[in-house]
Amino acid sequence: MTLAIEVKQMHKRFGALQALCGVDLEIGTGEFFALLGPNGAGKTTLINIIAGLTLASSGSARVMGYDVVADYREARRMLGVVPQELVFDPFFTVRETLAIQSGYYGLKNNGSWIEEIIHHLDLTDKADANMRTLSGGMKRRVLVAQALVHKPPVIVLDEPTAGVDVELRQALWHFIKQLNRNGHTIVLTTHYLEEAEALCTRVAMLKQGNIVAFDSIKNLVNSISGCSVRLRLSPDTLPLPLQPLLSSHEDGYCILAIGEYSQLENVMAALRMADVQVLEMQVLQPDLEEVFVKIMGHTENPQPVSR
Ligand SMILES: Nc1ncnc2c1ncn2[C@@H]1O[C@H](COP(=O)(O)OP(=O)(O)OP(=O)(O)O)[C@@H](O)[C@H]1O
Repeated sequence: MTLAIEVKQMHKRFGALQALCGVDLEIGTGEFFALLGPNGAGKTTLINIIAGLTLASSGSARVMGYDVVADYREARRMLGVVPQELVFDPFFTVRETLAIQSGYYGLKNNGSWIEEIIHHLDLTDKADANMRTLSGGMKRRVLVAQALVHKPPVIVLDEPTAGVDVELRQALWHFIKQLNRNGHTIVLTTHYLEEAEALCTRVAMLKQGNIVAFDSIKNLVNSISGCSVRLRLSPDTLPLPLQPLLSSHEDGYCILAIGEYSQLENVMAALRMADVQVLEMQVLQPDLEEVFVKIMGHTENPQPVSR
């Protein structure tokens, strides 16, 4: 089976800085995949190498089977990248910008697809406006549109929702989910982990140029055992038998690690026994954010995971 993206032993050095330290990555066609990591982990560097914008120090990358260096044109045609930074020619309108972008790929008569993208990204009212007159959020919509003009099978979005409003976020995800349902492979980098959790099936986490986690979100979340319960008590004193469960006590809330739901009954019984009243209670499920914090915190000297 052809992989959408295949990266092998990718190293990238910027002077003394090792930005990527032997990254291996395989993303199947049709996946909705998240590439996560803290600032400076190497996500954009990896994306730029895949897009043929940066040369790797060593290693190889393929998009839909095409090598990003040896088969540059084919690889580039298979890929649409929505970059993190807003860079535009301010003198063209939205529609002209998209027509010019189509021209780069040698596409003529691309008008109906351009109109469809404009419609889906809710750019109709701005289609004839000059790029320089658009707000930041609108410019981001055009960036997404530009990445899609040549209907690439693989779409990479580098923090597409950084600083955009809720409405655009929802419109964008609606459209991207539809593209994924139609068979496009989606690779997403984001710092909004709940967004990655809601949209993606598998995830790779990068830290200091190493992949430190690579699995389905389900498996990663399941690897964190048990849930917690957040309680506001009156009086604000945890009975002695419950002290071993206490994981934090801040701002008048106790957080207890309860492992399983069945433990809740014991917690309530102990509180009743001690005549402590529950003013508020919230059960906290482990989520991707918890996994992320745990993995990033536990890998001061990251060791690559095997895939
Ligand atoms: N052109 C460059 N020259 C020198 N160093 C660079 C260059 N591009 C990136 N770096 C460095 O490489 C490392 C990885 O940067 P990169 O932009 O890939 O991280 P990132 O994971 O995308 O971060 P963010 O979440 O902040 O976008 C950083 O330490 C960065 O400073």
